[in-house]
Amino acid sequence: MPSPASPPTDQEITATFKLLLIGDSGTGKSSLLLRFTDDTWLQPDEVSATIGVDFKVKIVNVEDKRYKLTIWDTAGQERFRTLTSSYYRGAQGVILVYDVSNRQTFEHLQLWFTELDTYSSSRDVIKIIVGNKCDKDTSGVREVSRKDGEAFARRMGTLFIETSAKTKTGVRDAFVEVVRKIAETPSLWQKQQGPRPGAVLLNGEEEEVESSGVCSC
Ligand SMILES: Nc1nc2c(ncn2[C@@H]2O[C@H](COP(=O)(O)OP(=O)(O)OP(=O)(O)O)[C@@H](O)[C@H]2O)c(=O)[nH]1
Repeated sequence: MPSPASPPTDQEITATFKLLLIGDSGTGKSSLLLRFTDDTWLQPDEVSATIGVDFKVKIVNVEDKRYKLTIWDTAGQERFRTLTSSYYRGAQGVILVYDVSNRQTFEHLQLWFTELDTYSSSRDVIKIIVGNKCDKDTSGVREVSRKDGEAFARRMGTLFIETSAKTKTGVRDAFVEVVRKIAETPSLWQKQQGPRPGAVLLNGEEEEVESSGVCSC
């Protein structure tokens, strides 16, 4: 009888990347994170605003390499945002989220870029602009066209994608594109890698949520 495959260990992980989700309250940051890590969608009445900072860990395979992602989700509401600089420290990728059915959240992206420039430890941090809730197209409530989103992203020199946490459209692609781009930019991460004390063994799933937590300190 063949012996069971031994579980992959942390050594097989090419790198660990820190990703952040930022954007106005209600744009769907937590919903995107939950969809990506747990393939789960909560009904609107089950969702509550993020207080402080939440994070999840996920292992993802991109182009035959295995990456560990710690994905941080902050509160979009100003009154819960007390941790700003520590939140940005050491991040290699940032996902800036707006809601395609709310023009103001798109216009506020400029402010989120300013905050990012102020607190980010690297100019080279990989950014993607995500127009979420594109499923609302069918209900005719879109306020930001894909063309406007793309044009803004081009101007800011970032990646761009439209997503729906509700229908899954584009969600995995949004995260994978950022990982791919970070992986192509070794100066962003190679110095920071190395074994961490107390690293946890992973089990054999190709992609698995390893842990999560909430930090409101
Ligand atoms: N139709 C639709 N609704 C969405 C989508 N993503 C999120 N929502 C809804 O938008 C609302 C806000 O979602 P959240 O994920 O809590 O938004 P957030 O950006 O994390 O909000 P804060 O924690 O306050 O910063 C909830 O009612 C979600 O159900 C989507 O892709 N499509």
